[in-house]
Parts: sequence; structure tokens; C-alpha cells
Amino acid sequence: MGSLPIALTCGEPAGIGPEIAVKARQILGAEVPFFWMGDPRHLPPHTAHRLIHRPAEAMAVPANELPVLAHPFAAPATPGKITYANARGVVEVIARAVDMVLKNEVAAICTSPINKKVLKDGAGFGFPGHTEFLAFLARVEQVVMMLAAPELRVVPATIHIPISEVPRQLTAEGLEATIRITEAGLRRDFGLTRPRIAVSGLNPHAGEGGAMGTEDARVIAPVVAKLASEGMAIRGPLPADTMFHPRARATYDVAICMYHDQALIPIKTIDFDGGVNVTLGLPFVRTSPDHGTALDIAGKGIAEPSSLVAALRMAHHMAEARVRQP
Ligand SMILES: NC(=O)c1ccc[n+]([C@@H]2O[C@H](COP(=O)([O-])OP(=O)(O)OC[C@H]3O[C@@H](n4cnc5c(N)ncnc54)[C@H](O)[C@@H]3O)[C@@H](O)[C@H]2O)c1
Ligand SMILES: N[C@H](C(=O)O)[C@H](O)COP(=O)(O)O
Repeated sequence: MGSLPIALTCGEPAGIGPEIAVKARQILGAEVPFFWMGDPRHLPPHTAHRLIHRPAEAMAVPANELPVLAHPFAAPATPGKITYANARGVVEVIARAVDMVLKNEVAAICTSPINKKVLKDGAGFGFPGHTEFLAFLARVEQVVMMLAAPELRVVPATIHIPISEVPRQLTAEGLEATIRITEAGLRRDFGLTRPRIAVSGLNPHAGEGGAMGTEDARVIAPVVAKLASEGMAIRGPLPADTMFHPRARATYDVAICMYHDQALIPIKTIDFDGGVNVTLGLPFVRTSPDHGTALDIAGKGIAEPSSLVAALRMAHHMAEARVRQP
């Protein structure tokens, strides 16, 4: 896999994906070999690109050109304006990239942002997002969404569900599996021999001894105690509002949070441009930028490519490490 490129899926063609892919190539050059999978018509005008027919050909494309593995879409794309007819192509590209990585034709997958509702309405996409779709395609029971930046790693134990659903879907079994997958992923892919794990509470002040909710004592604490008794370096449930200042962040390697925004607000506040979404528990490496389609700025030339650059670099380093240490 060491000499294979990364497949970068196009994501929502009306979003900022195509333009940040071009910027990422300009920044990375030959440092991180990748190709863009999508409809060449969706690239910004005058993009210097080279059509390839097989992933391996990307390795020979000059650094100042974007290697493109074409995938036909139903319609052209207008930045900022959704074309529902293109939804199916977005899904097809993701599935095609998974097929390639499972056949070891590419080193890893990096996914450009999708618009979940557009895929649902336009293509009957039945998953909350990439994470669940990739687990389905890889036939994996449970995976973990981790957002990683140099100063912070976070994992939401529940992801794309309504807040009103969180207490019901936050189970001891699911939380335990999330923490085990996270701990294993940090050891395997991030070189941590004994990851330090901080687990947040669900309720204010981690339930205030039961005065502000019972999930902390009833669901979270027993999981932490069980994993600690097995020797895991784990603490919690902790009051979430004092977990993310610098001194607190220095005491752990990952924060396990109970729901989407409890995890994603701190990391996107601390390092929006450096954060990377990485899926743990898949049989292949997958990363993604930590932002979405940004339709409001698509096509204006002001989209920041840094998170995509960080995601491509992380995928490259993780894939290379897995070649060295399978
Ligand atoms: N990795 C992914 O696939 C991913 C991640 C997050 C959101 N989404 C999806 O994207 C769609 C829009 O989501 P949203 O509005 O909550 O979040 P968003 O990240 O698309 O946009 C939020 C705000 O941040 C700005 N922004 C985002 N990325 C930027 C960049 N690279 N440079 C400069 N500014 C940037 C946008 O202009 C917008 O004002 C939704 O359908 C959501 O589900 C996808
Ligand atoms: N929750 C993610 C974020 O805000 O960055 C995002 O929606 C991506 O989810 P998938 O990778 O599952 O599409």
C-alpha cells in the first residue's frame, strides 16, 4: 500500500469540495499522493488536471496537476446551488472508493463533505452520514467517529441523532464499545501505548450526585469502572464544562463525549482549520475534513483548505504506518 495514492471523493459538487481539492493539491504537491474522484465538469474552471484510468496512474501525474478519476454525474454543478439529480453520483463515488480500498488499489479514503439531507431526498440515502455508510459497506458492526487536532481529540458516543434521543440511545453497551474501539485505534494508529481517556458526563456537573440527572451514575460510571478495572487509563464521568481548558486537555489523549455537539463544539472552536474527522474501527483508513459543504461560500474562492490538507496528511501517515506495522 506504501506506493498507492489516496482516493479523495468529490462529496457534494455544489459545495466547497471541488475547490478545496484543487487548493489541497497545490499545497501538498507530491508530498501526499491522491486523486480526486468526481465529474471533471464540477471542478473550478481552468483547473489544471489530468484524467487517470487507474488509481496507480496518479503517482505519475505532475505535482502541479490534479489527478482525476472521472465518475459521470447526471448534471453540471453550480457552486452553492444544489442539483438533486447529482445526489446519486455522490453516493456512487463513496461506494466506488470503498471498493477500491478493500481491493488494496488505494492506500486510504478521504471524503469531501456531503450534504446528508440532499442525499436522503435526492438518492434515498438511508444513513445519517459517511460514518454509518462506510461501516455498512465494510460490513463492520460498530465504528467510531473521532475528531482529531494537534491539541485535542474528541469522540461523540452518539452522533447524528436528535438531542431528545440521546438519553435513550446512550447505552452502557454502546458506550463501552465506543471506548474500546477508540482506545484500540489510538494504540494502533496514533502510537499511544496506553491512551489516557477522559469521559464526560451527560448532565450538568456530571449529574451533581444525582440531583441533575441519573445517566452519569447509572450508565456512564459503571462503564468507566469496568474498563478501569481492566487496566485502561480512564476517568469519568467528568463535568464537561471543565474538560476543555488547556490544563485539563493536558491530562488526557482523548475525550469521550456523550453527544455530537458536546464533542464537536470544543474541537471546532479550538482548531476548526486543523481538525480532522477520522473513522476508527474500519478495515481501512478513512479521514475527512471537519467541516461541511459550506454552500454559502462555495465558488467564491475563499474556502479554507487546511482541514482537508490535514485530513489527507493524516490518511497518508496512518496508511504508511499500517504498511510498516500491519
Ligand atoms: N465531513 C462532512 O461530510 C460534513 C461535516 C460537517 C457537516 N456536513 C454537512 O454539510 C452541510 C452543511 O453543514 P453546516 O452548515 O452545519 O456546516 P459547514 O461546515 O458546511 O458550514 C458552517 C460555517 O462554516 C463555514 N465553513 C465551513 N467550512 C469552511 C472552510 N473550509 N473555509 C471557510 N469557511 C468554512 C461555512 O461557510 C459556514 O458559514 C450539512 O448537510 C452537514 O450535514 C458534512
Ligand atoms: N459530524 C461530522 C462533523 O460535523 O464534522 C460530520 O457530519 C461528518 O459526518 P460523516 O463523516 O459521518 O459524514
